[in-house]
Amino acid sequence: MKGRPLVGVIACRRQVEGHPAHTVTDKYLRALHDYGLAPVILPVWEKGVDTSLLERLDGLMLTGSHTNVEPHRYGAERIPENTRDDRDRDSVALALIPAAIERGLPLLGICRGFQEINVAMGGTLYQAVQKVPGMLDHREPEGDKATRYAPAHELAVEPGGLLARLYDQPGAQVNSLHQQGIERLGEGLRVEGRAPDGLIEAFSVKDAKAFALAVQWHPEWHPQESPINDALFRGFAEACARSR
Ligand SMILES: N[C@@H](CCC(=O)NCCCC(=O)O)C(=O)O
Repeated sequence: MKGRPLVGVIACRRQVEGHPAHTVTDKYLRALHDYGLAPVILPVWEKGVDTSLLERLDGLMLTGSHTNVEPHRYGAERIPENTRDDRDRDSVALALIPAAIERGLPLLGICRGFQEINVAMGGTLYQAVQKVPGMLDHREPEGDKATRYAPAHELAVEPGGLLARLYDQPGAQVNSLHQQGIERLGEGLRVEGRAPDGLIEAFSVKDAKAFALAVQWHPEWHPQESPINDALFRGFAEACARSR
């Protein structure tokens, strides 16, 4: 019996009780489990990553994080509002992304993971969307977790794309916990959804060999309670099962 498809989940580099650690918050892992997948945490070491490990996976998830892709990765100068880095995570993510796409490994990017894929494909980021004239403030609200991950704005689903095939409605309400956002979309990416201010909040990889979708919001927060997030995880899980 084969068991569940194995999905690599990139970690964040943290200090836990004074020790270097590789962490993933439970909601990402639980969402994968609840959709029939087996998560495997991928450490992020300064020495980088051997991308051949992707041959042993059936999918790859790039999680969110309060840290940001370092601005030099997309040719920008850091602004004062951009204060939290995770360069080990940057190194590993930016190595795994092109290798996963080339290999046709099902790929799901969430929030920071969405931004990482954009940068890996040559795109750029706003470091503080709220400072861009005409744009909304997309930052995490104050309050308990239910408040922070509550729906925050409408998402307009672009017709004719992967997200529209997964979720057959023109829009949805999504949460918003990010200060950064897409300034210039990377090469070979297709817009799949936008916020009311026009900010790109979902994209897919054009002509991808398998499922390759990334979103700015957090679908892993109680996905079964939101039709668009349920559809997204079902699609990813089905793609991982086919990838075996
Ligand atoms: N730091 C980036 C990305 C925001 C992000 O991933 N937030 C995650 C919050 C914690 C979690 O739910 O994992 C930005 O600010 O744009």
